[in-house]
Amino acid sequence: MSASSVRVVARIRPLLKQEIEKDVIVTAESGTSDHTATPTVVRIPNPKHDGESFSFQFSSVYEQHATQQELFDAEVSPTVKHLFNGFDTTIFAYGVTGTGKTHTMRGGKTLAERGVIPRLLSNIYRRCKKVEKDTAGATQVQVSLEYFEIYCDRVYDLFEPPEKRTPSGLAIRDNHGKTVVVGLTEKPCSTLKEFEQLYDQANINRSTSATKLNAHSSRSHAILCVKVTQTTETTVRVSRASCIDLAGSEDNRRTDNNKERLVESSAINKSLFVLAQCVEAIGKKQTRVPYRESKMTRILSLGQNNGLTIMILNLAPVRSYQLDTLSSLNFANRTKKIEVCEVENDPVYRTIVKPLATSSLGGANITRQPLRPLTAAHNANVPEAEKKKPGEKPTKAFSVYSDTRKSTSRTSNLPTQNQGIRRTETHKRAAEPSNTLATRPSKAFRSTDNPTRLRNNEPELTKASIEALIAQRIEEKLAEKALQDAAGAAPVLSAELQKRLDDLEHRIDAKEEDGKSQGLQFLLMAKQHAARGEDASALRMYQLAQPFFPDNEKLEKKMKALEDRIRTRKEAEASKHSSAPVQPTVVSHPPSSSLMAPLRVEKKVTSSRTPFHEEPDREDFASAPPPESDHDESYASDSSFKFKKAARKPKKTTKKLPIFRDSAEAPGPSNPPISQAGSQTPRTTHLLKIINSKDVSLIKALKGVGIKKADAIVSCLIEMDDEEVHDLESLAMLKGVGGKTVENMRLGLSVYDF
Ligand SMILES: Nc1ncnc2c1ncn2[C@@H]1O[C@H](COP(=O)(O)OP(=O)(O)OP(=O)(O)O)[C@@H](O)[C@H]1O
Repeated sequence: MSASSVRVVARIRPLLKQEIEKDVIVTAESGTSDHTATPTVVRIPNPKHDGESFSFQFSSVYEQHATQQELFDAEVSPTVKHLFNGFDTTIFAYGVTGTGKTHTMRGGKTLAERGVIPRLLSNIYRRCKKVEKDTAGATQVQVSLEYFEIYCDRVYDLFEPPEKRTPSGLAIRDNHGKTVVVGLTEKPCSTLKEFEQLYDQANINRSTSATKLNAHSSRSHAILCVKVTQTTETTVRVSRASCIDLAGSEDNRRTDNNKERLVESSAINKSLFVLAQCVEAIGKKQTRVPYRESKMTRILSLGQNNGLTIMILNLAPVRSYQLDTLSSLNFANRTKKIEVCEVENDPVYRTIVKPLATSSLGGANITRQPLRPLTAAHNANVPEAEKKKPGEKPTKAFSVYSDTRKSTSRTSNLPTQNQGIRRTETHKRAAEPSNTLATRPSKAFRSTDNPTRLRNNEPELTKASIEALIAQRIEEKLAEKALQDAAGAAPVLSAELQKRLDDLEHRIDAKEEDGKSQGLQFLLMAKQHAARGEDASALRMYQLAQPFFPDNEKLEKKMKALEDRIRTRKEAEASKHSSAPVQPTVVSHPPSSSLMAPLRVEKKVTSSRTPFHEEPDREDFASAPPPESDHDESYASDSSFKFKKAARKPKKTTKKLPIFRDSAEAPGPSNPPISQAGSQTPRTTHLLKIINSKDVSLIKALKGVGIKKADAIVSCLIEMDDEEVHDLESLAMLKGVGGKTVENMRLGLSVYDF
């Protein structure tokens, strides 16, 4: 076993057609006085002071003209040997949307344009043949594939057509320290041709589903797992190469998103945020790394898995990406400090081999090593005395994966990365430095004596641009805050509480209590909200959990305590702000899905309890529900959602059904109000058809519906096991919709539309 950090390489993509005239601000440098040496430094101007620049040191930097082959030969090809020696490898592309992740991983159709994945497979098949030939057939090698995507924290098998998917996705589980996806299709695949067919088909599955949901493709993480099984007469050795095309981080600044949109996109990016948090936690040597908080981080298991990890940081060279590029660079800079334990997957003796029922990214028969933030390893600031002495042997395999600056050219005789992982001499990207400097990006004044350095492209900071930058910073902070809320990372939980939460999560994962697993999910969420002090949300989750645990006194007590606390707080607030009494309405019998907006349905109140309003806790949810007036209680009458009936007769005055009448169609015997079952107007039918299409682009085009609302609606529908919305009342009950929105949607439809 040896240890290495994550190897991080940066790739700057070329300018796209529409960017030819744009201001190029990201450049690569050798990082040494020898300007001809292979670049290892990315330089970018400081957005606040354009005269200054930041530089970031990586293992390698690939410039705009770098080819797919160069990148593959230098970075990925050497790992194939490693894979056949029983080690797992993980290669992932990280970057903002549009920076070239898919191009790098998947690539184009021509030979030259093929990306890392097809090239890797091609190499693997070549090596299979070699191994079989070298052993005169005594070792047989089988290759099989699993391919899945994580969309909205759900795992979907890409070898399954979208229509066969369960909306809730596949479960993931911890199995003896490995993260496994349960129920994935494993496709044996013995030739490159077969691979191409399978891979292309699976990518269609991915994009088909993405088209349906629009804009989701760039938000799903695609993971291809190549399992290599080497079988001899007595042993079986399994190792895996995992290739991950991460979703692009949202580009909030460049899209002029408003704050609401920022909050929403922040929630969408939760997994990337959790990834950043994990990286941060590992870097800070925290005992708790929140990798369990998103499926992507669980599967990626940075710092948890055993194997070689390569991160390709994709960057766009132009100014319009500047802030995103900086944040990607900062993320990558932290990632390279993560230390990974290299554990060889031991061969298993054939007599005890059992067929694997699950997939694993961790490799067979290995256990996770404890987290080890990089300390005195190659990436850290090693005291002079500890640095390599002359004549000392090169560091062991993988310690070569350092991201440190060296003062000499990469072609020097110093021990190199490539030697460490037994790269051949012919690799284009050679030596990695072995001495270290601080790993923080260095802030330097932009050299003025370098005539090639984009002098003409440096715009002056105007008052307007400074203001824009400030606004961007505020938005960034807001997004950060929202992400923190969404990821629930802020509070420090006690070890005991954390353990209980983890236990609960385990029980859910393992589906130990089949029918109760949904209830347990609600309980878990309730506890998480409660731990963060979000009482209203915690109460709502407990209420959702209650039907699964009838007559559970402990649960009732918890709810009562929360109700009391919320009521007291509200009373205190009410008396502070006005003399008006608190309205006597109590929430009860929550909707069957937490995605439904809170309903104002009343409940019988025991004399000991003072009723209270349930209000959405704005801190708790990325998208705040609409105002109360948008949720008329009459909507609760819809039978397509499993609400319990209100104990009290609905107030006649609160019925607002006429708002759903088409203005062009006066109600009458031939055109009854749309609220009557089975008598929908063409307008309503058309509206519902659009909604049930789950096509974000169509829904977004409805009057009063932005991308945020459209996304929320589609997410709701997916969450509800693809249940259709049969009438306007049901539509109005979806989280974030409400009566007024429904009215707007309908009235915005022209007669020509249907
Ligand atoms: N190295 C490159 N050479 C040529 N074209 C490139 C390169 N990198 C990216 N591109 C082009 O840039 C565009 C965006 O690339 P790509 O779709 O791979 O980005 P992405 O990061 O995967 O985006 P998303 O996160 O939205 O999926 C594409 O048109 C792609 O062909």
